[in-house]
Amino acid sequence: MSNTPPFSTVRLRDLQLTTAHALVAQTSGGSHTLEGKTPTEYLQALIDGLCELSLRDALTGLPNRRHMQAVLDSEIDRVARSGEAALLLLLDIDHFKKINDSHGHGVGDQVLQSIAATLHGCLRPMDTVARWGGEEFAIVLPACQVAFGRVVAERVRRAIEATPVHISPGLTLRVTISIGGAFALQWIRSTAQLWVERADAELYRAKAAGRNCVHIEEQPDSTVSAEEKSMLFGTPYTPSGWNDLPLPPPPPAHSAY
Ligand SMILES: Nc1nc2c(ncn2[C@@H]2O[C@H](COP(=O)(O)OP(=O)(O)OP(=O)(O)O)[C@@H](O)[C@H]2O)c(=O)[nH]1
Repeated sequence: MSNTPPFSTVRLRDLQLTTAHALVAQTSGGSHTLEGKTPTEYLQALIDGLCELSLRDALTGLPNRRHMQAVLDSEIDRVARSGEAALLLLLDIDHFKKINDSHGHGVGDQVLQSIAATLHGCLRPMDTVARWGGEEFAIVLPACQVAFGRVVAERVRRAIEATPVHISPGLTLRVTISIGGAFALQWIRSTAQLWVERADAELYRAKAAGRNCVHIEEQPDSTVSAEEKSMLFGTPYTPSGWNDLPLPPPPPAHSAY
């Protein structure tokens, strides 16, 4: 019977630097030089590296779904507070199974990498593009005016359509994507999950409409009066401005005292 202790995962939050240092030294037979760093620096770099890895998709190098989930949570919060527009796009490669079936999984992987690079290249630095899973990608565009949502999504769709994927000297593939999009609801507390569901419903419509097209949800009327905004965020509302606190009543002109 083996004496090996049962496998247990390490919770990064509970990792003590001294314990981790001992483990690193033990694993390397005590000969590890720590690359000129102190044990604390070395382990901090190691932990940073692990955290970075846990947020990236290994195949495409893009942020992964876990990373995107955090972006969605913070963005929906920002939109609810600021009333600024933000667009979520969900993208799905059309007939991707056929590519895998006809050319093999390795070629399918190359297509995913090529699409990731094209997407990365056609967005602003403030936008986040992630591999959402399988043959799906997600893009969050903060500060994207409603009037420009469709234009941006169309630009992304056309960039993919116009970029041939060179697999080998004798094989070049052309791929298309379908895109569904939804804006975060302004001045309304909602959840990232509902936001994703709304974009996903539009993606479904794009597929049903024949693929290689864009469907963006009509903006629901979420017009909120200034007074309602002040009730939502607890900021006293005055007609002259957000931060003008109501003045106290003036003292009586001729006080009896
Ligand atoms: N090569 C490769 N294929 C993947 C990966 N993840 C998911 N897939 C494949 O993606 C394909 C998705 O197929 P479907 O869901 O039928 O979608 P589709 O063929 O793109 O059809 P539509 O979306 O309806 O246009 C399946 O064949 C999966 O095996 C991956 O990481 N690499």
